[in-house]
Amino acid sequence: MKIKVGVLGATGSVGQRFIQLLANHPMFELTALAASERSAGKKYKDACYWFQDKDIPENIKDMVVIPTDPKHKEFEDVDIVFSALPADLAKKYEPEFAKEGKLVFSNASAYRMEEDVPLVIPEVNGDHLELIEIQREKRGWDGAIITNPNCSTICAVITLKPIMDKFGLEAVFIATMQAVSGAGYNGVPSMGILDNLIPYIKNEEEKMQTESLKLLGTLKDGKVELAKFKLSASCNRVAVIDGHTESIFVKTEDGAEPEEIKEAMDKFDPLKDLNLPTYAKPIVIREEVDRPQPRLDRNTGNGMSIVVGRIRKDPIFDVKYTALEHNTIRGAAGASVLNAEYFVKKYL
Ligand SMILES: NC(=O)C1=CN([C@@H]2O[C@H](COP(=O)(O)OP(=O)(O)OC[C@H]3O[C@@H](n4cnc5c(N)ncnc54)[C@H](OP(=O)(O)O)[C@@H]3O)[C@@H](O)[C@H]2O)C=CC1
Ligand SMILES: N[C@@H](CC(=O)OP(=O)(O)O)C(=O)O
Repeated sequence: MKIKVGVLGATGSVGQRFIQLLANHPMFELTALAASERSAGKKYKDACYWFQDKDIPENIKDMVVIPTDPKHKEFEDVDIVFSALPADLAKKYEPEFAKEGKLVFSNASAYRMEEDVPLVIPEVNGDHLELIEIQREKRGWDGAIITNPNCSTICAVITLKPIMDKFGLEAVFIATMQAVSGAGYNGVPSMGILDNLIPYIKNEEEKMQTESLKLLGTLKDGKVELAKFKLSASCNRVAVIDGHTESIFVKTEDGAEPEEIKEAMDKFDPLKDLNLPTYAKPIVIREEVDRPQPRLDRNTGNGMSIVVGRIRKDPIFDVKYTALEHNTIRGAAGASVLNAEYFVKKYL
């Protein structure tokens, strides 16, 4: 039998990606779509300005949007909610759902860095899900909040994990070129971004610099010991619709060569035997001199693979490369859905 699930913030940029991933999911049945009071009571197709290149799934378009209220009758038999709420609203609503016994798989940044909240990429630190028990005990909840990282952080950390495991990490520098969909539909005005680049994304560098160390840290005695390498990020918004690109510079403890790093990344496929529906090979390597590119490569692995190219020697660090991620799939909704699939397979 499928597990009943709901989406909070179902009409937004990330909410629409959740709809696409969950409408016909083999493990989950999408039965509750919640948004603001402005949308509640309307059919999804009327409440939502749908801007994906495939139409709203047939089985979803006439569903009626409900308010974001964990006591609403449509949430009664829902076990998992996926949250695509803006962070300030996530701060208020996610605990209310956890208190009602729901497992909240959240995209929002509100709780990511709290000590008892798992911040998870299943291929990197699935074991951190064990924090759920500590969270429930501490907060007295029957449910729990499980978060996935910031989109730019996910892209970098997936590529850093196989390097860290094999060669150790000493220092990392990342320059991002982030798509406009990362800021939501109304996020960046077209007059601001066309023919332009904006060298600032509020709080993004701080999130990359803190979340990465938690993700690559070690769970010991119920606490995450942060990873110890140095990381610096510089974040930019570019005129691309979907697909964050990152230039990543890495100094390893062992002085690894580009060919060794390429081999470690290519072999990295830790969950392939779990048969998770949303899983794809985490890193796909392109050999062409001018790849990855957002328009050509963002849908690799149904938007779930990080595409890496231009792995080469660096005169200051050891190695540098370019990585690309579909920011609203692997970097957002797909990350939450994969977390939930992994949790169900490993723990339920
Ligand atoms: N876009 C991205 O690439 C990424 C986004 N995220 C995070 O995901 C979250 C969602 O982002 P995004 O989809 O871009 O945001 P959007 O602005 O596109 O969507 C916001 C959603 O929240 C709902 N909402 C707004 N106000 C309320 C309210 N008062 N009560 C209940 N629901 C409300 C909206 O419903 P309504 O239509 O009714 O107003 C809408 O469904 C954010 O926390 C963001 O930081 C994370 C990673 C990447
Ligand atoms: N800040 C990211 C998207 C985002 O919303 O990130 P976070 O989930 O950390 O708030 C971007 O603009 O591309």
